[in-house]
Amino acid sequence: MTKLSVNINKIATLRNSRGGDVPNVVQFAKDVQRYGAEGVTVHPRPDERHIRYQDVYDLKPEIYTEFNIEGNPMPKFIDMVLEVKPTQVTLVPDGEDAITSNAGWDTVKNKTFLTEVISEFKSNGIRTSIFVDPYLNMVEGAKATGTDRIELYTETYAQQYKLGNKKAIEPYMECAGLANSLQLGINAGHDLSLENIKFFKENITGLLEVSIGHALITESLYFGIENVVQMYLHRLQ
Ligand SMILES: CC(=O)[C@@H](O)[C@H](O)COP(=O)(O)O
Ligand SMILES: NCC(=O)COP(=O)(O)O
Repeated sequence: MTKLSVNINKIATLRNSRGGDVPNVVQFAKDVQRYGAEGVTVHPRPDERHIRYQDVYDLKPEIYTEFNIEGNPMPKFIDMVLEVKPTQVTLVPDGEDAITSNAGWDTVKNKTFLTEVISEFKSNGIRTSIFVDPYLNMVEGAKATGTDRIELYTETYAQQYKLGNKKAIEPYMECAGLANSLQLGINAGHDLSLENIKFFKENITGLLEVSIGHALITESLYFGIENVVQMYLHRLQ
């Protein structure tokens, strides 16, 4: 079964644009869970351009599905995650000025650092995931860090799918096969959408979770959030 985790960064973007508390991030998280989402994802960035650290604390008591916090494991981020203790932490190597996530970890070069960080989160009962490009050596490197899961970075798949190139799924299939053989859990995310999610799900064996935000929120402007959550759940069956 593949769980749908709704990334609510964009709700915070909309809220911050007017300086008030509308839309309310916590209420939105409660609503998407009620509509059937099996998790809520947030990515508090160092500049707090959308999700703020306070949002993470406010959300924690209201999330009864799975709470996934994504981010670059800088000291402030690590301290917050250890305090909040979400279901899962997803380590993403974003630069502070990145407009969005744009690369996975070099799990080989960063093995020592990632191993230490993974160990600290796991010893605090937090499931760990590492954001990786669909490269076999990066999956192998992730396994060596002791992480529970990887998150396959799906931007390239999404871009190529839009161009009609379905062969773009192949590296992801190969990485999934390797991850399954290594007993490494498989998550996926970035630019997944109603258009491309079904083909991805059908071809990735052992896909445990997809975290989707930008497209899902955009699609909800046209179809409504409750309908869109249900549309994703149907495609993920
Ligand atoms: C890691 C990833 O691909 C996304 O979860 C990322 O959180 C999107 O960040 P923005 O919402 O800031 O674009
Ligand atoms: N980890 C991916 C995520 O949480 C959402 O990415 P996107 O759907 O906003 O591109």
